[in-house]
Amino acid sequence: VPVSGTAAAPRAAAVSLSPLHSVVDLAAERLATADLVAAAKWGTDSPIDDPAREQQVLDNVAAQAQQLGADPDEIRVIFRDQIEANKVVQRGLFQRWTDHPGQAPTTKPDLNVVRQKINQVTSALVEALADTSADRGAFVCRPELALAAFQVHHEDHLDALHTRALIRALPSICRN
Ligand SMILES: O=C(O)C(=O)C[C@]1(C(=O)O)C=C[C@@H](O)C=C1
Repeated sequence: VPVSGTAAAPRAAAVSLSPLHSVVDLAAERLATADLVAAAKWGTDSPIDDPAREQQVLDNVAAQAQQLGADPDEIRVIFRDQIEANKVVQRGLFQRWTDHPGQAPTTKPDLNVVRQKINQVTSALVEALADTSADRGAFVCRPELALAAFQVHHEDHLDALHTRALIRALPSICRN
């Protein structure tokens, strides 16, 4: 006997996103800029490690966190990881281009322009971190973070290098 009234309820169209999806998505977007940074530095005197620029990035995110009512020290720690992850990609690409010069970039982006893009993504990521403060302290933060990383890995078709770097970017996102 058919049961009336059940067919009308639509099924969910898609698997729902992890609450930390925006955070991981922006971390991946920030890592995508590492390809441009590496191309800008390749074959120049500019080293991958730029401690003065790192200090600037960390001071900026701490100031923005304060404005948003987030914990500046916590955001600083998270961005130390974003920067380390960025360097994982840059070092990986330098190694690849050293081993296979044919794969090296043939155009050189302007590092200052690339840094403007990094600033934009960085600022969006601080906002996403401030917005997810409760999620990041939740008991289920780590599984939700893993789910988000899995989703972004697939959506962005991340290669092995960017996946390794994304994993390097995430350990400080959850508070416990
Ligand atoms: O701006 C650069 O030169 C970068 O390489 C990017 C970045 C970052 O992730 O913000 C990473 C490494 C440098 O030491 C400084 C900053």
